Amino acid sequence: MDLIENLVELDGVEKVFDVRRRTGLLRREKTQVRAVDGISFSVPRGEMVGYIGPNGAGKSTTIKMLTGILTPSSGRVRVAGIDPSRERTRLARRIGVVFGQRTTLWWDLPLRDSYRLMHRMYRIPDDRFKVNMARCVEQLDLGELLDVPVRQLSLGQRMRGDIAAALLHDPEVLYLDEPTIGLDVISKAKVRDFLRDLNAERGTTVLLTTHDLTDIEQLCKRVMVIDHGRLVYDGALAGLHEVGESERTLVVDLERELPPVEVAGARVVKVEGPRQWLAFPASVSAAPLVAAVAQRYPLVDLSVREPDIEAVIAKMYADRSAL
Ligand SMILES: Nc1ncnc2c1ncn2[C@@H]1O[C@H](COP(=O)(O)OP(=O)(O)OP(=O)(O)O)[C@@H](O)[C@H]1O
Repeated sequence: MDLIENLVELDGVEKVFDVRRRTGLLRREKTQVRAVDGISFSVPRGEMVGYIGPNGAGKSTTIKMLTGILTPSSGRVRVAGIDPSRERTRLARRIGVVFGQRTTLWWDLPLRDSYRLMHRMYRIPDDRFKVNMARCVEQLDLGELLDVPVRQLSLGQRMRGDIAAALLHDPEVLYLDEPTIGLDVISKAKVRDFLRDLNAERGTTVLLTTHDLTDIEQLCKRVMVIDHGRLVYDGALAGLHEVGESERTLVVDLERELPPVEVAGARVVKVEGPRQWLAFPASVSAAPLVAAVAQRYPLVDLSVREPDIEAVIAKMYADRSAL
């Protein structure tokens, strides 16, 4: 039994790319892009962590260093105790990778044949292969798809096929890069349920990159936010609201159309007939505000809306770039 507690460890990791930019008809200038700029974090065995950030933040570069595709410019990376860029093949047996935008399956082959090839490539023991295949086929609903060439599968079907392919060799760590991108609501729910069960039953450690914050809300207690190559947040999803200084909304239905409500601690952000939307800081209680509105206005109904996590993150980014 392996006793390594942190399955994924990064310490002061940087990745700098040399790029040549065209600056004139014949002139090119050499510049550097600091895609990852001194990142440190660790993920204990069995955790499911969200790794999010805006486009170009450095998420894919991080994942590529964790798989050994890219070598860090400086710093230290360890996955299951292995230095990924030095021992990429040995590491490949212990990790699974799913890139939502790319498939690891053979385009012209039926799913079943892709899985057979992986069985051989990873030298998966026959009994493990059988058990894992049966489990994936059942839980990811692949039964009817096994004999269909990959090119004929829908995006959602292909994604389920890819997730199965990444798990046939019992990886301890699974990296998922946009696993629900472009999927319909039902396929998304299937993928999320499967990942939740995988983590609960097998204790598979999962690092999840996504633009769909519902993925994070439903699957990850911990979330890391990367921006301009730096880790700007690492903690509970709920805590992001505080960092982003987000607002909640009190929606009030008045008896009739009235000018914007005036109460201390809130401001009207929208009016539609007798309905008004009042924004107030998420960190304060709604009760005094509700009392103040009820006392001074003819109130019919009200509700409080929680901040949209997407808006919180957008605000966080905006605040940072204003610094
Ligand atoms: N091979 C490369 N050569 C030069 N620059 C690169 C290379 N790969 C990535 N970059 C740059 O590094 C930065 C981080 O890119 P990365 O793909 O890691 O971001 P990301 O967070 O995954 O973005 P997205 O959400 O759009 O996939 C970007 O500025 C990108 O242009």
